[in-house]
Amino acid sequence: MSRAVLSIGSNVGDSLAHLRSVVTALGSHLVAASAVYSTAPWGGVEQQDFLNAALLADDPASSPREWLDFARACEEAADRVRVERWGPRSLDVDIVVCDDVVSHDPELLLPHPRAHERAFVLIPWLDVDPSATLEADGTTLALADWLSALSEEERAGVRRTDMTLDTAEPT
Ligand SMILES: Nc1ncnc2c1ncn2[C@@H]1O[C@H](COP(=O)(O)OP(=O)(O)OP(=O)(O)O)[C@@H](O)[C@H]1O
Ligand SMILES: Nc1nc2c(c(=O)[nH]1)N=C(CO)CN2
Repeated sequence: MSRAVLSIGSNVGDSLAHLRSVVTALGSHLVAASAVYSTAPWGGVEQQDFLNAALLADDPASSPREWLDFARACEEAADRVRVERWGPRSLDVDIVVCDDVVSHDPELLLPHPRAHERAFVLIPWLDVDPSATLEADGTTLALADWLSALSEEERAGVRRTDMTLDTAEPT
């Protein structure tokens, strides 16, 4: 079995449609989708707020590498252009974790090395897997504990919206 947590984000174009395109591409491999969050930009680049969400996906046939290929294909389908690190993008799909795989390959670092620093990853992830733990810098903590380690400002920058990733709903 290969179960992955995907963090998806967008702040260019029709962001909700970009996030929903990943749900559509996953099809029956989607196990759970978080709420959609409006999030203050993380990383120091001045830009528009993002929409972010997390997806739990399952595909017995997919290796971690294949999840990365899937992520890139989704980004390309959304016409993503890489301009600036941590800058604006139509669609970002990150593999946060894949089973218990640990990877030091720079092409695919697992768990994602910055997940524990990002309220926009941790809060949606809690929606789809409340009992998950995450290892970072040699420490394993529950997601809620990683979240408590972030500043109040970081947490408050992630606001739940009424939007849904349900592709049957109108946008
Ligand atoms: N767990 C991972 N999920 C997605 N991409 C990864 C992962 N680990 C390493 N990468 C690599 O990171 C590279 C840069 O990805 P990307 O342009 O999405 O970075 P970014 O979104 O600007 O920053 P960040 O990686 O901090 O989210 C990709 O080419 C990809 O191969
Ligand atoms: N709030 C938020 N900030 C970001 C995001 C994102 O998805 N959400 N993605 C980034 C690129 O890695 C950089 N900054």
